[in-house]
Amino acid sequence: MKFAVIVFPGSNCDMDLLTAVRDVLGHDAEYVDHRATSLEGFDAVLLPGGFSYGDYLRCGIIARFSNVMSEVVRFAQEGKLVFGTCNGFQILTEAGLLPGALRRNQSLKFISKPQKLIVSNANTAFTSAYQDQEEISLPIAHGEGNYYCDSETLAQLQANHQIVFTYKGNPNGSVSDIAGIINKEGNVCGMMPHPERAVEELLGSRDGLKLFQSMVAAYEERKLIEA
Ligand SMILES: NC(=O)CC[C@H](N)C(=O)O
Repeated sequence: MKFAVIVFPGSNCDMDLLTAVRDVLGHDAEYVDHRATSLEGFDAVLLPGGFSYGDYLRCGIIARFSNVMSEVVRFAQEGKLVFGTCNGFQILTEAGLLPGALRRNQSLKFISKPQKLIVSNANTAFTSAYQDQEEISLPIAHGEGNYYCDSETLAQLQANHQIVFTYKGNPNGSVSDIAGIINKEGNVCGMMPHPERAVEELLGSRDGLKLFQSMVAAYEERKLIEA
């Protein structure tokens, strides 16, 4: 399986993502520049955390207009796997690939700490290696992680089981403790916590590894079905 790690000006978790899927998980991965016009040959796309375009205007809003994002939208529409963490999640909501928006943390402060989460749906392409309702710990590091959506959208997210991770002890004011969601089709996922920073004991937690293992399992299952 070959992962694309998109690099925007100001990304700072691109290396963490590449290391997680290539060196720890043992799959192919390559950086793809934000000016790229093709995702040919890739099986999954990863959007990293960071401060794309210095977080000017609003986190993710400028990156959303990069050349490569038209390709990411097309890739997602083909049903292929797209995952965004932190700034990557913000870019996915700005691009309209995921519903809702990320606002300033309720405290108006940047928060960086290990955070307990609950896997609220383990029946997805991004969470199948977890147990349902499993408690995990992943680092968070954001200033705008306060997930917001209107009540109609929230009802849809709940009805379609699109809420995949929730906070245990809400750190930022997110609606319904939401830390991560998937789209209705189930192939695009975004979350504020950083699974790529929790893939080895040395990092303090290995709880993030199962997310990437789930993506590999989903990809292999799809390949089998298509064969
Ligand atoms: N670590 C990150 O990706 C941070 C995202 C964004 N710059 C924020 O502060 O909310």
